[in-house]
Amino acid sequence: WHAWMTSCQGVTGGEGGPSEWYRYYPIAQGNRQSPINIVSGQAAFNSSLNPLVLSYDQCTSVNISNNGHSVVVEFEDYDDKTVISGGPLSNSYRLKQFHFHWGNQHGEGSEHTVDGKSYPCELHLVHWNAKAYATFGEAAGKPDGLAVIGIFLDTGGQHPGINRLTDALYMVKFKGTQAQFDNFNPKCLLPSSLEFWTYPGSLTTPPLNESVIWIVLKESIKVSEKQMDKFRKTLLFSGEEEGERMQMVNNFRPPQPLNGRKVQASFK
Ligand SMILES: NS(=O)(=O)c1cc(F)ccc1F
Ligand SMILES: [Zn+2]
Repeated sequence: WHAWMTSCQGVTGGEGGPSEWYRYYPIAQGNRQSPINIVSGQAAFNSSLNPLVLSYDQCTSVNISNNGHSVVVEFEDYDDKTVISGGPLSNSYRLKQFHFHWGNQHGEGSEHTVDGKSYPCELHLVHWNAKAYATFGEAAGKPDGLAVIGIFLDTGGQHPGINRLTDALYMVKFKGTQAQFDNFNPKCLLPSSLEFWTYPGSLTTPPLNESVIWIVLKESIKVSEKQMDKFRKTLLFSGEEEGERMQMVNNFRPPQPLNGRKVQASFK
């Protein structure tokens, strides 16, 4: 994340926002950028895709932080305690962190869209190919280096699993703050079905590396409007010392050109 990005980088089109990233990161106009609009009718069912397997039982979160662009929960990733495998992946990928993207009201917030529909929020579970590469940073520069699971959050009943997270947001209100946050297992944030779409893409924020195998779950999880409002009203783009307080909302990149990529579906 770079100082030149003003705190309103989350505002599409605003100075320093997604529409300007190409100036410093020409890859922003590359041919495998993310997110995308998923056209469900054009996704190709691939029966040879294996079921997605999340081995999150030894899961240990370590901290929660506000990096000025999202709220991030990090994990110990020095061994294969928390990995995913199967799906489109050729080996296991290790969980590094998860974070969210959301809007300031109901009709927007997710990065991926499905048949043009946006969700109020999208959760990203970020994993790296520790079988092939020595560090997350190295993997982030390789075409098969990262695997990110995207999960849509929609509004509905209260989600019991996310309460511990929304209750911790006050500790990381300001950019650059971090707090201890252990024993949170994101398995509680999964929908009942692990059916997914998958396609080759990129990081959705600078440096926008084209190193992500995207796995987007078809089924959303339901959280209450009150829980969504905790993200919108608690977190700030700005640091404690900054005069003006900018609410952290609309920290999503809009869909990017598909450029001939094929989206595969694990389901009919
Ligand atoms: N939104 S993302 O999952 O593509 C992402 C993950 C990272 F670890 C770093 C930057 C990113 F943009
Ligand atoms: Zn993300």
